[in-house]
Amino acid sequence: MTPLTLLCPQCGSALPRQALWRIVSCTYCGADVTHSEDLVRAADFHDAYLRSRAGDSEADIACGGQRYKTIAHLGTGASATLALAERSGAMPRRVVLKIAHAETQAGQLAREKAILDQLQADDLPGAAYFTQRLPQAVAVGSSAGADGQLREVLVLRHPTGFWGSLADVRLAYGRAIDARHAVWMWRRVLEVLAYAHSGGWSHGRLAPEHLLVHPADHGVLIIGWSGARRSRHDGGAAQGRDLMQLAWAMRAILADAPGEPAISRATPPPLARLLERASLDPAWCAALGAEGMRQAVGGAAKEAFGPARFIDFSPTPSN
Ligand SMILES: Nc1ncnc2c1ncn2[C@@H]1O[C@H](COP(=O)(O)OP(=O)(O)OP(=O)(O)O)[C@@H](O)[C@H]1O
Repeated sequence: MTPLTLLCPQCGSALPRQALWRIVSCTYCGADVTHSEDLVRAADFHDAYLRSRAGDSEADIACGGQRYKTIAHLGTGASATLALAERSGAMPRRVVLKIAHAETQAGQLAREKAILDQLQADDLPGAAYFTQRLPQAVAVGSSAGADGQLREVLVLRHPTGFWGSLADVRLAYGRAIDARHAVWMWRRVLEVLAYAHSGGWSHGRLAPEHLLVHPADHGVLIIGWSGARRSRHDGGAAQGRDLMQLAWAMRAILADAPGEPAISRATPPPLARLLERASLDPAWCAALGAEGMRQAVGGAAKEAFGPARFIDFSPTPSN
């Protein structure tokens, strides 16, 4: 063993051996010294901890051992209210809080988290890419609402850049959206669906309310997975129904009047024919599959508009 003498870096006098693992005061110059790089004074640690928790008093929701301050209302659905929130503490982080309505069945959000966790854990081809394009749950728990009543809360990672749902887009437009935009929206959803379907999943509720749009990236995020099922033995019927529901969602944003998904005359015939068949023939949808449908949409779009090109999309058109 090599003998080791610890010297005070300030005055050069010998230090006790304990300086290897704790803070000692040099008996000659009074400096506080330690050899360890991990040690923090208890008082400094305590002060830093208090600083990191300074935002807790403003936080209104507690879940999974963390506290969150709601920042903005994002939307209201059949079973919950959605809010943008920030985690309080030393490392703030934007999240989406899904807060169950009082009458929502207990455990619904816990089920949604379990499904999202399974989707994230699936190790299918393309998982590294597609798991980033599916909602990610952080925690589930319950927290007292403004009325003092306990509500189930699901914390989700905040997917940046998403403007709102396709239902919100249709409302903001006040008329049918340009079919060229419907094409990329339809194809984006089909890409993610092809991945989820390959794992045996079906979403079951592909309404415009469950499709969030990212205008800048031409992206679409599928939300509302609480009704999703994994079935491998029904010959793809559930997946075919997903494709049919999606076609109706596209009809809704291409309809001239809200709530009446009659295909607008402005929709080019190749797309209108595809929409018609996809929304009425579940067996054909199941046989084609999401990838086959994606190619069919691409083919119809090429016939209608020529080669694909990027066109800026604004969810709130000025005219
Ligand atoms: N990350 C988000 N960013 C912006 N808006 C969102 C986000 N998540 C949800 N919303 C809005 O909130 C609405 C309701 O969300 P969601 O469909 O998850 O709730 P729900 O219908 O109560 O739940 P579920 O579909 O599980 O029954 C959506 O239609 C959308 O307008």
